[in-house]
Amino acid sequence: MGQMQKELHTGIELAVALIRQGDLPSLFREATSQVERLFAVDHCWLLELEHSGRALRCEALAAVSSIEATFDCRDFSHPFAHVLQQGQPRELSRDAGYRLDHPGFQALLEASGKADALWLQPVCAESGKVLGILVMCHRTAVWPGIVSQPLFQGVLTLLAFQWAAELQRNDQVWQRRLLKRSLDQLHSSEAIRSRSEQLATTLVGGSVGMADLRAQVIRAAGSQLSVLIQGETGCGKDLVAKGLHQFSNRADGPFVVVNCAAIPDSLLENELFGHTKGAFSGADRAKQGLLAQADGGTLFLDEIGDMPMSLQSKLLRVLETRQFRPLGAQQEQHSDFRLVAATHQPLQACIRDGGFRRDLFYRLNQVPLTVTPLRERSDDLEPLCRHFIRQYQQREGQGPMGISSQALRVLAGHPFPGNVRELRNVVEFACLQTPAGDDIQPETLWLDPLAVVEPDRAEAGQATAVVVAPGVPPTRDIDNLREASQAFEAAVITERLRHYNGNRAQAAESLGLPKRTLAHKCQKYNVSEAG
Ligand SMILES: Nc1ncnc2c1ncn2[C@@H]1O[C@H](COP(=O)(O)OP(=O)(O)OP(=O)(O)O)[C@@H](O)[C@H]1O
Repeated sequence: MGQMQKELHTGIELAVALIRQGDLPSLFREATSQVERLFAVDHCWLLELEHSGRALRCEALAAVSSIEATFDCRDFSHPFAHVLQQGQPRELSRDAGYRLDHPGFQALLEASGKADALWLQPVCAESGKVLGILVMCHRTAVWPGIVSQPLFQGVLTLLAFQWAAELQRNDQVWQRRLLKRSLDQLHSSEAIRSRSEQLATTLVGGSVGMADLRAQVIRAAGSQLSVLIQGETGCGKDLVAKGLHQFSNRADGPFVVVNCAAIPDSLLENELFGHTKGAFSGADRAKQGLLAQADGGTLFLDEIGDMPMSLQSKLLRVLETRQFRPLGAQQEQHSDFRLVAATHQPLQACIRDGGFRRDLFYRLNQVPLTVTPLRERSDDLEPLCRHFIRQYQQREGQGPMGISSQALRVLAGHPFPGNVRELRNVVEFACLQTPAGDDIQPETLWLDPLAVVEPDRAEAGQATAVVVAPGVPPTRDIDNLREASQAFEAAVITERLRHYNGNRAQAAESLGLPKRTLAHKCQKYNVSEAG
């Protein structure tokens, strides 16, 4: 066999041997023994960068030494931290006085037969991600003759390729296990029921839809999957996100909220990723980003639909690896957070318009949760009103006792475009106007008259909800004409008194009523001068 043929044969043999290995430990064993044999090196080690990115670990060293063979990447008393930081190979020799005081490094030298010369070679995946370090030890410095050989470069490339593929396989297995664990947890229905009851004290509502949503929140909280909450503004998405955190096994960890719409695009990246000291002019201190702050807890990205495209791709990468690099940093950091995102925007439409990444949507939407608008769950109105009245009483020390059925009817006729937030404001304003111990009455309900007719429905040909005055149930919902007429009268009188600044004489005249009749009606409907 000629020399070239021999080399080719060796290369192929080597490649086949590396490809055959079915897991990382055997791949490392095969690669290090091949390097020792092919390049006549005394000893070769592989140090693996842990998933967290915080430490390098050498299993082969741990097996032959009593020492914990882990090297902290931030500890610069061993040379591996420098290699990781610079991303370049490094040569060391005993003469050049390499540091001997790190116990793990000492153990490695000891186990290498007190080598005089070392070559530290970072091993990187195709993506540039550092996987670990190949360490070659020898009596003398023979490195230029080795590392310049195409065969050495070939071994490195193949090793990195197999290594990265194995990590990816492990990640997929891990994801499948995670999914299975999450699904197993779904089955403990009793636990779900009692937790749902607890959640009902904050996520209030008596409708079937709300009970169903609470159960979904509890189930989702038991998994590590990403959750996307969709729903109109003010309908309770924030409360759902808090529930997901509170009932998860991360409840003791941080709950970090980022409102993507409230932070200018130019600052959002810095807020999320943080920066090192001196990363840009004016960065006189390092700043920890919100991704890092969420480590061990939940990251809630509110209004995710407003995130700029450039940041969406960076976020996608973080979600895939849980690794990120603060601005100006040499090394990636790891953060173990659970992601919850929310939006009031129809993301599917944003994807069609090119404003939102489809791949990110699928990453976020592992568990989709939808909060329906308040107008579609009228059974929630009464419990919500009583909840807000209770909150008012607790805060102010006094307040109304409850809410009359007439007032509830009035509320049922309002479409609440601002959803529960609008209802809370209406009830709180009514509390202020109602004497302590009384029930809230219709005339204290300050509803937005612009929202009275439901234009969307009207345009869609479903105009069954005609509301004749603020505070009066829509015609569709009237089942007691006398009560509806009284509510109408009360609404007209309230409005007219407001118009004449509480002057009953003028109001009565404008309505063609004797003053005494108006006074009587005001008393009957509990309408005050203030209107
Ligand atoms: N089911 C509910 N029970 C009790 N309070 C609720 C409920 N839903 C909403 N609220 C209250 O209504 C207000 C608005 O809710 P929240 O902030 O969760 O809505 P949102 O959907 O996140 O709004 P936005 O889209 O504006 O971010 C808050 O005061 C919240 O406490």
